[in-house]
Amino acid sequence: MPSLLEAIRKVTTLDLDAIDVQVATEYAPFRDMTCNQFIVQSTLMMPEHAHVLAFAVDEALQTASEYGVDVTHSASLEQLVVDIASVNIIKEIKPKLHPQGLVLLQTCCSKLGVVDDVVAHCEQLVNVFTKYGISAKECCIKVPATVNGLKACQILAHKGINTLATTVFSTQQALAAAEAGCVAISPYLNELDAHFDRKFYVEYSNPVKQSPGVQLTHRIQRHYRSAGIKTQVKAASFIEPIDAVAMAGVDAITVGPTILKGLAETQVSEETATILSDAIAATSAQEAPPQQTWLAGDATELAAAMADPVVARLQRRANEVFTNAEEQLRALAKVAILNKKQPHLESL
Ligand SMILES: O=C(CO)[C@@H](O)[C@H](O)[C@H](O)[C@H](O)COP(=O)(O)O
Repeated sequence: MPSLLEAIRKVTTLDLDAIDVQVATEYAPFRDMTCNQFIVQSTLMMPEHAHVLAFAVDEALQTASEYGVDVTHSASLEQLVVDIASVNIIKEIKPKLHPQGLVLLQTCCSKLGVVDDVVAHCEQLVNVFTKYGISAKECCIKVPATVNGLKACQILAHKGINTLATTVFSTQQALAAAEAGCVAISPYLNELDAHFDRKFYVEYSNPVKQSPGVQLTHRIQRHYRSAGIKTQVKAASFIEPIDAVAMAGVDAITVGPTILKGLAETQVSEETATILSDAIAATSAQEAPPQQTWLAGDATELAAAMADPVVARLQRRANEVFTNAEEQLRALAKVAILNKKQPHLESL
């Protein structure tokens, strides 16, 4: 019997949801690498990356003007430090990916109130990538799939910047992302809180038949395939290996180290073989999407769809959680900046 990892790889592209060269090597091959602010933070805390924030502070102070960043505006400087540090840990992993693989980094939820602010930060991220040897073609910016986030993606697509619409909780967001020209989307199988509190995770005997997140992702995949939409589905937010099994047949899944280990160490059983074949059938059936535009006329159709109470709650919570994570990263940058300016205080 093959392992679950081998069985999934036959029908779905595997991406790495981690910035970890060792994991990338152990469970190779991967096409893309994804991350979010939590993954960046835990990677920066690893002893082998202890020097990265200090390096990023030096770089940010020397090159801020190239990005139009005012070094006297502390939040902007801290964010630039975070961006430079993120890119410099990510660039280590690029050679481990498929030659055409993308590296994906998430923009700030705190920018989502103003479309131009999202656009400006995504452009800053691409400029930082380019500065450290990763071209605009090789990177992709993850943008939360809010109304403003998707409007920003549309503008960025016209500027030749790759975007992935993340935290997708509805078909309308997925269709709007395709309209915006996103290269990919990440439907979230589980809500954000399930990653921190087990009581938010629901176990199903067959998620393909029972899980709303799994069924939503399958429906989006059917819509995309039936309508010939090029945007890729990159399913995310897995808590247990079974979540990945239920995604067999979607374009791609992004998987973190613990779930990769679980998938590699578990052989396909009678029960999981059923889930695998149900998932493949559910993703390959035809289901045309509604003939509708979502972003036209100031995206009023999308805004109305996202007012659905369940979608609105999941999206709001995702934005809160990622905003907190983003603030924690800037706080780390702030300490690194202070240490640089006042090294005599470092040992206190
Ligand atoms: O959205 C993507 C990929 O596009 C993922 O990186 C996504 O953020 C993650 O799968 C989930 O948020 C889970 O991340 P974590 O809690 O395991 O750090």
